[in-house]
Amino acid sequence: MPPSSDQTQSSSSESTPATGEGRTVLGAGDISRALRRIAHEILEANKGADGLVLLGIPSRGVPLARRLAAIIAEVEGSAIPVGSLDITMYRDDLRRQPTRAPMPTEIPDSGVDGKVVVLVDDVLYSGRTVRAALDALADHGRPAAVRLAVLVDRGHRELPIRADHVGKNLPTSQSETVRVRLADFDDADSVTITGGVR
Ligand SMILES: O=P(O)(O)OC[C@H]1O[C@H](OP(=O)(O)OP(=O)(O)O)[C@H](O)[C@@H]1O
Ligand SMILES: O=c1cc[nH]c(=O)[nH]1
Repeated sequence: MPPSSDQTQSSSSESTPATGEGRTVLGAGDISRALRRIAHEILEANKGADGLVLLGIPSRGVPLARRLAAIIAEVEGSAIPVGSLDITMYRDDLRRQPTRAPMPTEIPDSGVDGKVVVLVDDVLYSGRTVRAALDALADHGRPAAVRLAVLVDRGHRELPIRADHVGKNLPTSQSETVRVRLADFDDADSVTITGGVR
């Protein structure tokens, strides 16, 4: 995948000190601005919205994909197809993990054949979720291209996978946990880091 372009720097205007729920590294405003930038990057890379399909990876990739689609629609003046792609049955650690219930896959009526599919997720870490998503996607057709947009890239890749669009590169230690909260699921939008010593 091509290299990511400009990304939010690690110091944030909304950063707050550590709390019982961890250190806040992105607040609601930061997330909103990052998504707006990513939406513009997607449009620029695709030279417009033609042929774009956004697929969020459950859980939190789905509302992020919808938010990106809404921004793109606002900028371009027309709706773009958005859906979800569950990866549960495509994970390479299915036998090692507790059973997880599959979540909905909703492929827009336009399908993915010949489209530029942008996979959207909240966190990119080992890359195994994205690998599974590529397998899941192949069961639905053959896109012209597949891109990856993530809100946070926390490093520690185990596979040769790189995001095209990154909200924030967040250097972490492996003992830390990055938690993305979105108002769609949680009380509000935030990204926090808990645990570990860096
Ligand atoms: O790059 P990876 O190592 O695969 O990690 C990233 C994935 O981990 C989290 O999902 P999780 O499996 O915790 O499920 P969730 O989306 O329901 O939180 C996150 O939402 C990403 O999808
Ligand atoms: O810290 C992590 C690692 C994987 N996925 C997350 O959402 N957070």
